[in-house]
Amino acid sequence: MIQAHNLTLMFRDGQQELPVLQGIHLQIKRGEWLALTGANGCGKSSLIRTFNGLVMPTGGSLSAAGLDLNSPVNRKAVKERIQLVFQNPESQTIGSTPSEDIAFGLENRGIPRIEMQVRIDRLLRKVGLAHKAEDDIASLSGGERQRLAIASCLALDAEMIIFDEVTSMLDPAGRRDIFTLARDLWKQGTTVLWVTQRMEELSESPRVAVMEEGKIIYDGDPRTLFYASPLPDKLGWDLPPVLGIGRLLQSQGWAKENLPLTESDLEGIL
Ligand SMILES: Nc1ncnc2c1ncn2[C@@H]1O[C@H](COP(=O)(O)OP(=O)(O)OP(=O)(O)O)[C@@H](O)[C@H]1O
Repeated sequence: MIQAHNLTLMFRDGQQELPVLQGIHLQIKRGEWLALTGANGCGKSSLIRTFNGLVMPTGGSLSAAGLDLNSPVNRKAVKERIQLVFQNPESQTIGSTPSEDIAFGLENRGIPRIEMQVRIDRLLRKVGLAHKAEDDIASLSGGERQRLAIASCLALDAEMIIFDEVTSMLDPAGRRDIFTLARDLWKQGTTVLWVTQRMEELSESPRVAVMEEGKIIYDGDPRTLFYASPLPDKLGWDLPPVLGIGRLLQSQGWAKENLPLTESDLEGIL
C-alpha cells in the first residue's frame, strides 16, 4: 500500500532549509495495521501528509496505493484512496448534518441519488451514529465528530485510513470507542496507519514504528520494543501499569514471550 524509499522532506524556515524527513524507508502492506509514534515535532504529520499526496517529498521515492507519488498527476487519485482523519475533525466536515456530510462524499463518487439514502444509513449505522443522522453537526461531541469523519472516509471508499492522533482530545471511553471502531475496520480489510503518543495503543498494535528527528528509529513488534529495546527508557516514555507489571515480572526472570502487553494478557496471567 505504501512504499517509501529514502524519503526526504525539507521545509524552508526563513533563510534556512529545515530537514523534516531524513531518509525514511517504510513499507506498509495492504491490510496491515501500523502504529506510528514519536515526540512532538519529530515529523509524523509531515510523513503521513506525504503518504496521501498532501505534501510532495523533496527526495527519495514514494508510491501509495500502487501509484507513484513522485509524479504530481497521481496526487488526486491517491488522496481519494488514502484518507486522513485528524485530531480535530471539525475542519473535515462540509454538511450541516451527518447525513448531508456523507452525501457530499457519495455525490463526489457519482453514486446515484436513489442509492444514496441506503448507503448513508448503512455508513452511519457502522460508526454508531444512525440516531444522530439529522442532528446539527455543531451539536456532536468530539468522539461523534471523529466517527462522522471515519464514515465520510468510508463513503469515499478509502483503501487506507490514516488516523492522526485522533484519540488525544477524547475521554477514556471515547478513546476506546474510536480505537475499537478503527480495529473493526482493519479486521474488515481497511489498511490502517494509527498515529499516537499513547503507549497502550502501541502495545495493542501488531507493528509499531518510532520516529525521532525525521528518521524511523524502530520498526517492529511491540513486545520487542517494550521488553527488549532501550528506547522506552531512552525516550522517557511513561509506561502504563500493564507494562510496569510486565517489567517487574521480567526482572523476576519471566521470558519475554510470556510478558503482558494488554490488560487482557494481564487478566490471563492473574
Ligand atoms: N509547513 C511547514 N513549514 C515549515 N516547517 C514546518 C511545516 N510543517 C511542519 N514544519 C516543521 O517540521 C517539523 C515536524 O513537524 P510535524 O508536524 O511533522 O511533527 P509531528 O511529529 O507531527 O509533531 P506533533 O506531534 O506536534 O504534531 C517541526 O519542526 C515543524 O515545525
